[in-house]
Amino acid sequence: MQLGLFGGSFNPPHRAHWALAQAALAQLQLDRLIVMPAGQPWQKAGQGDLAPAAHRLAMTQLAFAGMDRVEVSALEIERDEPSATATTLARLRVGYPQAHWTLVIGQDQYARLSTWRQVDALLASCRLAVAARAGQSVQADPALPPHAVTAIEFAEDPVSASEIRRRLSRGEDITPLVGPHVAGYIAQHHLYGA
Ligand SMILES: Nc1ncnc2c1ncn2[C@@H]1O[C@H](COP(=O)(O)OP(=O)(O)OP(=O)(O)O)[C@@H](O)[C@H]1O
Ligand SMILES: O=C(O)c1ccc[n+]([C@@H]2O[C@H](COP(=O)([O-])O)[C@@H](O)[C@H]2O)c1
Repeated sequence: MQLGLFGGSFNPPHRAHWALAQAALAQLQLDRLIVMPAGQPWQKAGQGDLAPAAHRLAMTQLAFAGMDRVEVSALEIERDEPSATATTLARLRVGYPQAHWTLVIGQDQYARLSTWRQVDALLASCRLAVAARAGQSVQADPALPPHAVTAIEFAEDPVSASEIRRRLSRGEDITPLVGPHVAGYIAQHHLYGA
């Protein structure tokens, strides 16, 4: 079985997350893609505008609702600890001991992968699939040991969650960037100053 893991703060989830998941499913022969909202994204600690985990989980479920072969997991959100992908993958592997795993990430995270926790263990337990991100072509972090990597063909989209939060704080409509369901959720719960 081929399984994918796609993690993010999803603060909020947006159209590039959705497109990246679709591209990964189409190109990587995955039986299933597990979408994992980060419980405590430790590298973003102190950022200040991180919505509560329960809201990010709810928005992620709305964003990926109806996407075939996708499962949104609450595994990281249910643990009261800083989220580390190596630990998450080790826990997931217990449930799927025979599966081959692919970690799906954007170039901004690939460029700094050596800063992640237990990166050697992570690289030993999965292959990487990386999407270019607005102006950044797929290029390895030079500090990483040799590893298996596949480039995901992806129509670059400069959208980011931080830009969406900025727009919301200025009272702008973000529906085209997140879709009507997530936009409605943000408005209903007055997230990000909306
Ligand atoms: N526009 C994009 N193009 C390609 N990959 C993306 C894009 N936006 C996010 N990703 C990837 O999706 C994953 C989750 O991203 P995340 O939830 O941090 O969103 P973000 O838009 O990068 O957020 P922020 O702007 O708050 O840093 C990461 O691997 C990131 O590289
Ligand atoms: O494992 C780590 O140490 C680690 C460090 C930084 C980011 N990550 C993961 O990378 C994914 C994207 O993170 P972010 O901060 O760009 O939203 C998300 O699943 C994070 O948990 C993981």
